[in-house]
Amino acid sequence: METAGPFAALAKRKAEEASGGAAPAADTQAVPAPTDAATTAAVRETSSDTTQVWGVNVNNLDWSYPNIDGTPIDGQEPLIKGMDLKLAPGSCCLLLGANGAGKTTLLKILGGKHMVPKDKVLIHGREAFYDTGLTTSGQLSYIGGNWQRDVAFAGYGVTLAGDFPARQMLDSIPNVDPERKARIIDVLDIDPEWRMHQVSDGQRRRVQLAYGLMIPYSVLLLDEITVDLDVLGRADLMSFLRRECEERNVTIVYATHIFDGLEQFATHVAFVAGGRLRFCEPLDAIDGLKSREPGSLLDTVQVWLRQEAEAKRKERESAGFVKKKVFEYVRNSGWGEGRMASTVSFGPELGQKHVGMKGSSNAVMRN
Ligand SMILES: Nc1ncnc2c1ncn2[C@@H]1O[C@H](COP(=O)(O)OP(=O)(O)OP(=O)(O)O)[C@@H](O)[C@H]1O
Repeated sequence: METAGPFAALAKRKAEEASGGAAPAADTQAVPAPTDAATTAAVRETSSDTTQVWGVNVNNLDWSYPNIDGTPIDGQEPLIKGMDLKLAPGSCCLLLGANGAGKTTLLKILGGKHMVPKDKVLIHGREAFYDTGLTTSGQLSYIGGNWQRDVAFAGYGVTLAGDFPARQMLDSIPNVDPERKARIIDVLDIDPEWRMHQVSDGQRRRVQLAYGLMIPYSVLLLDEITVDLDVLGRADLMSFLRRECEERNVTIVYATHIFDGLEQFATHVAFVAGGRLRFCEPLDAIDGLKSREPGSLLDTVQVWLRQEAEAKRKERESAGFVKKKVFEYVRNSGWGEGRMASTVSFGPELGQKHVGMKGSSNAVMRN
């Protein structure tokens, strides 16, 4: 068990408050270690009402990416470990953590894009993966990554482009409230006549966002969607989203590394490290953030990340673990995220030089 980390401070304060003891002085620069007890305490507080229908409800979830042939990897520790996350409708939660912490993976799980055991991930009480009506109705909306599509003979994940206007994309969504549509187009400052093969990255992002926001969802999952937006575009979008939480009781989970102006945006902060939820707390309960001063999020999260990195380094050192920088070139069998299909075949039988390799053209490096 780690001995230092961002969540223990919160847990300690809660424990002391609960026992009537004095709360420790606010000190965001000295963030102690995360512990399972800390995580559990944070969750227990928010989940005490069992009759509550949570906007987002993750119950003790363990999850891993499968092997390259789609099967579980023997003996591998789960990527997502003992995850409990409960957010009431109307919560606007920032999902924070280092690169590789598991934010995108968690968002995709919440978005029903990865299969999980039943009852482990519920959106408004409905199964995120099994209840496809959640996404087809638009009640659950996931916006993340670059806008891509799979094009036969061109490959997977081709940037969405084409000689058609943005209007055509937006008009293709059925049963849209015209007022909401006009408002979103206005907030995102979209010219409906933009040709989708001539737009800039930021303009394409705006159309992507408008597309994802058009149906009045009740849960919105956002994965670093403001990277390409200019400052004004980002600020307007953030106030639109905040109003969505306040006026329509929408639950938002937003993973980002860009913190400008988010102090006023969030109701909750969830911090993930190494696939574990270190805490999910109301922003107003976090020392260093409750002032909501501009820049406080960046300062505080930087401390958390440095302490996580340090704890990780110490853990590696104490385990005597030295990562070998040796790579072996392999080709996968065609399994790709969200699909089971072979692409173009490679292998000696086709005359390629990678003797002994068979399967698809989907080459990966493994160590
Ligand atoms: N398709 C995949 N197959 C196997 N492992 C994956 C896959 N996608 C991500 N991972 C691994 O899962 C871990 C978590 O990745 P994830 O993308 O969820 O992190 P993240 O917190 O979103 O990071 P970032 O801030 O860089 O976007 C990483 O160690 C990554 O290598």
